[in-house]
Amino acid sequence: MPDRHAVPEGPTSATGAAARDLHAFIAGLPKAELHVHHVGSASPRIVSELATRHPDSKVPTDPEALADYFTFTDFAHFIDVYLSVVDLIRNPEDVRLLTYEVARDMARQQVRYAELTITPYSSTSRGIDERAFMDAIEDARKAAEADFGTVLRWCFDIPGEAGLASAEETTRLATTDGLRPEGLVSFGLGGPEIGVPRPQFKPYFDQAIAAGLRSVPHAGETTGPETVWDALTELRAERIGHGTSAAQDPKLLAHLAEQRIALEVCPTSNIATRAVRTLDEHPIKEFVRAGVLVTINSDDPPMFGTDLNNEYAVAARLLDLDEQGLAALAKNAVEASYLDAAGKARITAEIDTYTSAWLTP
Ligand SMILES: Nc1ncnc2c1ncn2[C@@H]1O[C@H](CCC(=O)c2cccc(C(=O)O)c2)[C@@H](O)[C@H]1O
Ligand SMILES: [Zn+2]
Repeated sequence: MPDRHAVPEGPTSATGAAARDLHAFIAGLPKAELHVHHVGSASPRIVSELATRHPDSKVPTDPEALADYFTFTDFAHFIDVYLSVVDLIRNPEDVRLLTYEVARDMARQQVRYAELTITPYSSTSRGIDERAFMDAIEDARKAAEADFGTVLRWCFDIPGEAGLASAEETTRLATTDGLRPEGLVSFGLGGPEIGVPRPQFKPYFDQAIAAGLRSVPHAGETTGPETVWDALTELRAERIGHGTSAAQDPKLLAHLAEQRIALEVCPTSNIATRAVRTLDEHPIKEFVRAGVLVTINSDDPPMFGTDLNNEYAVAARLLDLDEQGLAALAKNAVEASYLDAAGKARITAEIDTYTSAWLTP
């Protein structure tokens, strides 16, 4: 499907036929995804439908024109475009449509389980009623599980650049009994890192953790390893969104490996936002070499011209993986997920059964 950042043939690529086989293997491989944004998952089909509903928006309705619109000069430009798509989500019906259709696109890629990062502040601050918002995502979650078999869970994230009022509001929405949605499992922090120090969010993470949520902030995407340390020590992160710059700090890598703190690696995203120059310079190899639990994710797939299957193909090329290696990556995501033990065992068994059947002559 995607071609803007499609995996290029590298020096370690197998022959064309073998590479095609690996793509077919990936397409059928049962997968879990831990780092993917709600609004950032809106495909051209979904964006076009929302833009047609709201014709005063500057977002193109033509799916072809969206490829250009989704080409970014830097991280700040990406956030501007991202917020213009946020502006298309204006009522609970838009929220439900987006959520259900994103699950449909996931199911087509054999995604069995996804933790979707939602920024509720962006919707409630634009006037969507908070209860109607929660009902819309929960209704879509249940319908998607029944109709597509994809299990969704939520991570509510603070949009860091929007300030402490947004942190306060996100924490309230995530921890208030009767409001907090059943599918909510974790608490995050997104947006730009430059000029948005992580420690200021400590009280909000403390409150969310006390309410039983897991801490999964973005860190080290656009700033250095000290931001990852801040996420660990101040926000008590249990997984790190991106963590790209951790590769610059061997002590940090050793700590992540020892504590089994997973990195949510999103290779194509890092190129699209210019956090990393080229795929060949991506530090994923250093993470694996250091023994860090690496998971593969798509972040904002249509905006970055990718999807989860393409990210697995990128990982296969960068790490020189065969089918067993890809299955191990898929199992890493299950292990690092906040699915219950029975759910983890079910998807892991499905990955094993699929892989042995594929490899049996
Ligand atoms: N790769 C990424 N890395 C980091 N974040 C990413 C990535 N992809 C998507 N996001 C999302 O972008 C949001 C940012 C939104 C934001 O900063 C903002 C600022 C001012 C006002 C408002 C508003 O809504 O009024 C919002 C984050 O919360 C996060 O969920
Ligand atoms: Zn992200």
